[in-house]
Amino acid sequence: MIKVGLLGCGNVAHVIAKETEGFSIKACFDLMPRRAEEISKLTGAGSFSSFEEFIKEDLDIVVEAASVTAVHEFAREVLENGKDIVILSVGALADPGLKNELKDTAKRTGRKIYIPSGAIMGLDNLKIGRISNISKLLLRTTKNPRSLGIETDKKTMVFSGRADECIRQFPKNINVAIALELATGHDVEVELWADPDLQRNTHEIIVEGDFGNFYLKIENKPCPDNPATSYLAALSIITLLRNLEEPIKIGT
Ligand SMILES: NC(=O)C1=CN([C@@H]2O[C@H](COP(=O)(O)OP(=O)(O)OC[C@H]3O[C@@H](n4cnc5c(N)ncnc54)[C@H](OP(=O)(O)O)[C@@H]3O)[C@@H](O)[C@H]2O)C=CC1
Ligand SMILES: O=C([O-])CC(=O)C(=O)O
Repeated sequence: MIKVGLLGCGNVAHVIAKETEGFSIKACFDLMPRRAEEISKLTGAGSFSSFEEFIKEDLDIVVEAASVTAVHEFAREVLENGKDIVILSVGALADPGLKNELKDTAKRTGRKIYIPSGAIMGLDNLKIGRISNISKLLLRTTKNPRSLGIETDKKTMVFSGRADECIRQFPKNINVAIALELATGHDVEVELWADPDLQRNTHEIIVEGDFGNFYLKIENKPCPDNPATSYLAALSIITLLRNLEEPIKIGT
């Protein structure tokens, strides 16, 4: 059975820890020891507040569900220590230097970097953007202002522009934009809206290209402990882990 390490023991990690059919959580690490201990109680995994100790454990794959900063700090070391990695805080890869460094390290060490679909759907077939022209790629994300850490009493556009600039300003809220860029190989135009009347994290994806047109709207239920994060993001990682050993691979 696949041996998993959890890097970051917050909201997503807690959802994963309750659904471990098909894999086994062996170690968990968080800067806050209490959070790692909670996961340890749920799963029997070893709990660590030192990354150096955590990464010495016998693990096949590390799931990063921590922060963009944590990817900068630890992702390369995960690969260097002979483990694959799932990166949920994919906004970190908006930095081309880090992206190339991780890609080179994975190639050299023979490890894999997995980017889950996270809080959106449709990422699989958008990879056709690498072989066929895409002329428009827009992500419109709308969240309750409390998810964005701002206050407003009316629907307000808080950002319009490039995905890499948006993730710099909202590192906990717009990772999906960078996942779209990595999948398609194209820049994403981002609109970020705050709407006090909205309780679900809503992502609209609008694509035009040689294949035709595509429009997707997803209305995600937020996780109970972190309204900025959609429950779907945690489900997406559980699905990825369960599918790793499946002989039939579904989706492009
Ligand atoms: N790609 C996608 O579609 C999505 C991506 N995300 C991203 O996934 C990540 C996890 O989300 P979620 O579980 O809700 O976040 P939480 O804030 O609930 O949990 C993250 C945990 O990781 C800890 N942490 C943060 N930085 C570090 C670090 N450098 N080293 C060790 N521990 C660290 C946090 O501690 P502390 O609180 O002290 O910082 C916290 O305990 C976030 O970055 C989020 O933005 C979320 C949803 C969708
Ligand atoms: O969970 C979501 O809806 C999206 C999110 O936070 C992100 O992309 O960072």
